[in-house]
Amino acid sequence: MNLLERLRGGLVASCQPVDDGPMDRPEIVAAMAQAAVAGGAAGLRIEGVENLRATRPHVDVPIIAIVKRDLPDSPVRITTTIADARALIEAGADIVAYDATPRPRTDARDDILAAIIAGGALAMADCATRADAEAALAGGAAIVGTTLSGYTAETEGKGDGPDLDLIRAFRDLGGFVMAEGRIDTPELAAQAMRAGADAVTVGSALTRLEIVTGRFAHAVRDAK
Ligand SMILES: CC(=O)N[C@H](C=O)[C@@H](O)[C@H](O)[C@H](O)COP(=O)(O)O
Repeated sequence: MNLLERLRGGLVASCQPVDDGPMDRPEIVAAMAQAAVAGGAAGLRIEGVENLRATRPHVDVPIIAIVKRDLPDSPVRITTTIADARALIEAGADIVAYDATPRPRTDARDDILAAIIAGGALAMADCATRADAEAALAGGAAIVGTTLSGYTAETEGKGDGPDLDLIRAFRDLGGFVMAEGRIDTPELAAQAMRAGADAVTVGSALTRLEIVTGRFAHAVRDAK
């Protein structure tokens, strides 16, 4: 079965610990990934070459990989260079995701997309708008994700939950639709599927223990 068919109808667990927190270590990321697969994840999203190298030998589900970098003069963070895309493919990424918004970053968006495809991986476009997805699909991206909706100047203030309208807008474009971003409960994941997603990626609600704990801690504190 090809990679997209393996992901279709499934959950992707994004194993990205809180930056510089106690769980931000390759062996812990690899353990989270194996636990997620044991729980039924059809795929994984992994950040960083070291974390990918630590995880790849232990799982055989498709891995969507990214490198995040803080740039001095751009808010774009996700796979901002051709070199990062190539390093991820070399470390075993099946799919490389990149920031598909038109915002400037180190290397041009379309050159990063072309490098992913030339390297033999599938490309996942992390989009904020329908226009981002259209441009990505025209350039050969296999997957369009709603990942960046709510995280750009144009889309900020999108609310708490997932961008179901953007999922619906992607449905007719012809690519594989990944719902991603602020999907914090199984019910929201189901809603994203019903809105037309081919698969759903969940991160913080599964693998950022500080965030999940904080939600419970607040609820308990404010209960009475
Ligand atoms: C906007 C951005 O940088 N998103 C990142 C992309 O990799 C991650 O920080 C998110 O955790 C991931 O997209 C999953 O989303 P959520 O954690 O909401 O389930």
